[in-house]
Amino acid sequence: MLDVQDITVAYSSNAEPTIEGFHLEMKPGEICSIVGESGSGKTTVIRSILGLLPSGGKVTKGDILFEGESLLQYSKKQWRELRGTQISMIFQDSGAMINPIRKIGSQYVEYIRAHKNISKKDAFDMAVEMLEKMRLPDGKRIMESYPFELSGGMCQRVGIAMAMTFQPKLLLADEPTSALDVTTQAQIVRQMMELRDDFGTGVIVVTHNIGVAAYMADKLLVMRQGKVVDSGQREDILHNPQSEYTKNLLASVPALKGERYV
Ligand SMILES: Nc1ncnc2c1ncn2[C@@H]1O[C@H](COP(=O)(O)OP(=O)(O)OP(=O)(O)O)[C@@H](O)[C@H]1O
Repeated sequence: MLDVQDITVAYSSNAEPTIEGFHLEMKPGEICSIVGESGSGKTTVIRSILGLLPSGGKVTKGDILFEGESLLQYSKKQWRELRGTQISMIFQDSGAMINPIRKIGSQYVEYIRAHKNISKKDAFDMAVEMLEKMRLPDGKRIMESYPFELSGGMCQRVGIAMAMTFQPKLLLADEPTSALDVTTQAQIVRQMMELRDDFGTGVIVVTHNIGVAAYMADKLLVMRQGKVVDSGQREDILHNPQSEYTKNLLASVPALKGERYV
């Protein structure tokens, strides 16, 4: 489904490339976590996949294939058609997607109609159906709510529902749980894991929390200073990390119930 082939990414304002030789292959429905400290380049990787690098940022080497096609050759129009339908993104807090002073319903309807030519009524029904598919109770009431009437966790779940509306093949999640308390984090993590079972969606989760990363992932990539220092199947990385950096990260995870939580 996704094949990121040894990309180098540079920002024109920096002398050195920000990412070098990043490689990732994902099959449909796979969950991949990218973990690393602040500034290691995690966000730059997922912005590259979505064609949303800030100005001055560019993939200078390698290629990104999605369903066999090079995304780097895509026109702006093709990117627009792809985003939200084939590849979606959710953010640290849904604030980036949801306007705090408009009802959820009008925003959700507008989002759907930006991608699909249907009436407001049909879009409303589609949104309610999606919220309920995502196991959010009382979709109609959520549609009638302002974001400030919902908890942070609920807003994030609505953000995930919106991103999943068109059942994308790939969901990119940038620190999706770090703005939430621990109990709500667990709910969001479970919800993202269910996407694979419910929709066959592949997920890339970017996080600085190796516990969350390892819990969710089939595949784990550890980044440091723009380079991948460990990558592979979760079990291999947990039991046989190659880099000192990953070994230290794993050693810092507290043991829970006699087992390592990760
Ligand atoms: N718009 C930009 N212009 C120039 N350099 C940038 C820009 N955005 C990011 N960078 C550089 O890329 C490096 C990696 O940033 P990035 O946001 O990808 O890291 P990250 O691992 O996601 O960090 P965080 O966890 O803090 O979000 C930064 O140290 C910064 O130097």
